[in-house]
Amino acid sequence: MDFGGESVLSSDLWNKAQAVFAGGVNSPVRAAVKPFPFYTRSAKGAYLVTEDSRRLIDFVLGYGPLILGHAHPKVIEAVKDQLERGWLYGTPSRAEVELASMITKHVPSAQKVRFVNSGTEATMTALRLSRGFTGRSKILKFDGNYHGAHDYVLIDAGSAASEFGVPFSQGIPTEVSSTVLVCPYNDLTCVETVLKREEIAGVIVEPVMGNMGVIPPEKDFLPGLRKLTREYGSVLIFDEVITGFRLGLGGAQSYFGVTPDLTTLGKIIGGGFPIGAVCGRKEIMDQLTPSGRVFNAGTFNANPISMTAGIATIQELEKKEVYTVSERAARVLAEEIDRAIKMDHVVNRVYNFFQFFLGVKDVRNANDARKAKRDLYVKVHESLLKEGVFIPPSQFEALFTSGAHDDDVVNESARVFKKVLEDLT
Ligand SMILES: Cc1ncc(COP(=O)(O)O)c(C=O)c1O
Ligand SMILES: N[C@H](C=O)CCC(=O)O
Repeated sequence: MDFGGESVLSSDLWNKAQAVFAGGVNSPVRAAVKPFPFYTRSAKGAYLVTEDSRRLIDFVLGYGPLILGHAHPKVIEAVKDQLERGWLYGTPSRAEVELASMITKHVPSAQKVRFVNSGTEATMTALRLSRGFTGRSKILKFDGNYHGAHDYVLIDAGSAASEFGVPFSQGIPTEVSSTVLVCPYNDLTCVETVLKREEIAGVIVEPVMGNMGVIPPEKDFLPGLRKLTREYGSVLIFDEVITGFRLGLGGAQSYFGVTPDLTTLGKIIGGGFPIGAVCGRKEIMDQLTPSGRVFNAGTFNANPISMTAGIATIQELEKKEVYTVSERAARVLAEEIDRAIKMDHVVNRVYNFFQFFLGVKDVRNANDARKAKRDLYVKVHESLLKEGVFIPPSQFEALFTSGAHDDDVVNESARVFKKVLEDLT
């Protein structure tokens, strides 16, 4: 099928896509939009425009990176300028030093940084570092936390892995999966039992769980993890791929006042271009090649386009207005949603991201999230979409706001949320 320069509908693209991609998509959550995914032609600010010429208010924002909104003029300007000067050198560039300096300035745990190209690569590298540094081989993670798509973390994984019923992916050797232990989120008793019993190299955690919906850490959870990992000699890794530069410039570690040994970043620090980073304590980071013997490398590591977009994004964030606007939008909408739902429910919000759960009163771990009425959530998603509002198609994702979610966007969305939720719940 050749579409030439002619206009094409989402349905045509979907038909073709099913023949050329497994399940029709390149990342599974996109196929959760029913009856078939809409295809996006363009995006600006808080809006997406589909190939069917519909304008949608976007609360997905590329699954989190676009905290400035789509196609922000400062990012466009910076990337255009970089493109004119070439986009891949195979040498270090000034931009990587500038972006790393911004990260070390703002993120408390970040003494040194290694750029990679995705959150997946970042967590893979951080876990390898924790094993190399401690000389131990086992990892502790939390049920429902999602750390990307590599072998060591597709065990009780949230996000699309849970949405599509594969929290334990096939294809992972038992030699690997037997080295990964899992505790419920917010359960320090389980953590202490495991740390006492096993030699754990690294404990990896989403400081706010954003991949089973949104689940905040209870007051003692992150300080407790810090204390226990120190006591038992394990490396504490905060996976801040979502929360990094979203909960403020210092991410969740500043927001909650707990400093891990290593941090993984992604999403926002690339301004919407592919990126990941591991940062943390000097003596651990220095184990990476070429200074140490824990290997990491990448043709596209610290590529100038992602670096430049990241710098432009953080420069905007440093002005603070984006945080004020995105927090207000999330707060007002979370309150509106809370008022509009008539059945048992809970809305979990942390600063500028949130999710609602229907048919349950409290969600503090992945098991609670699994009890929510997911079928009804999907119906709400579909009705909102018909009315011009795009929220994640899966209960196990989060709604994000940006600096482009101003009062007009919020008022229009609030009207739609109220209508749909009062009708369906
Ligand atoms: C907390 C967390 N860690 C890691 C990842 C993996 O990042 P990426 O999709 O860039 O590989 C994601 C999202 O995908 C995430 O939400
Ligand atoms: N929840 C995932 C990352 O945060 C969503 C991204 C994806 O799976 O495509």
